[in-house]
Amino acid sequence: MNFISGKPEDSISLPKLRNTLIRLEDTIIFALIERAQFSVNDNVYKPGMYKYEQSNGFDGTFLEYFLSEVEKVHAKVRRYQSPDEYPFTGPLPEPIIPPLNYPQILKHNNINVNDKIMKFYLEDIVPSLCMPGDDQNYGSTATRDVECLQALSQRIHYGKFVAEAKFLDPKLQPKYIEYIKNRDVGAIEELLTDKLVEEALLKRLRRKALIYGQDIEENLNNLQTTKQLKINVDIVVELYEKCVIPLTKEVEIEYLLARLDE
Ligand SMILES: C=C(O[C@@H]1C=C(C(=O)O)C=C[C@H]1O)C(=O)O
Repeated sequence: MNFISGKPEDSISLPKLRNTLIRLEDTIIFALIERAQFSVNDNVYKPGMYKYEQSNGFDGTFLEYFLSEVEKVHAKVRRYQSPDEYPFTGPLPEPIIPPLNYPQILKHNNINVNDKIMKFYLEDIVPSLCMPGDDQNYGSTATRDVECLQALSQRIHYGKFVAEAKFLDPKLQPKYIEYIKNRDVGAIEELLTDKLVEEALLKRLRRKALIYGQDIEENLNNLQTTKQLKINVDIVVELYEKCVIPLTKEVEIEYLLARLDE
């Protein structure tokens, strides 16, 4: 979302935020399709596999190495000053361009669930999304991984804005304040959950994955599409059911629990 050009009060409307989440579905599906063309490539995820890293005293995995290098350069162009961008690695260098003046929409917080996103991505997504084995495309694999992880992270941390918008609803605010003061996580979760929005999302996601995963015939008279999909549709839906929606809600709850702090 462009936080700078709009008025601050516009940036926090729930319909507008939901549109951003819908747009990010496309980003996530296309990133997964890109990753799915390569094998699992376990070597990318094994610590200490690479001479270059070892000679620099780095004993993490190839993905960790690549991600930390990418995040360093992105930090320099002030990516992580944007209120919807959260890094996986650190410490990171200061930006080399002056800071932007972002409107202060969110209450100050240090919520970052990227460790959980990484764990789910490596343990559940990659093994089910990609063909088993090793095709040696380690650079391409890590590049695609970083794109998937960044898109997921942005989507999930949008929960902060969604929570703020929900909290600002004058009809609901007294209830939120009561539940926050009582530290009643269950009641907060119930109040912020919108089952209809979640159901509509999962249906839309299935259709999108089905359509985006097809090759479209060039011949305009032949509207037939290929049967062989580039991505397993069930995996995309499961990713949202088991990871994206629950973690977004976790971010929302964490944010609200700290909403009344000084
Ligand atoms: C993000 C929202 O909050 C909750 C989480 C949702 C999600 O992660 O997609 C959907 C509906 C809500 O239960 C929302 O209301 O849009």
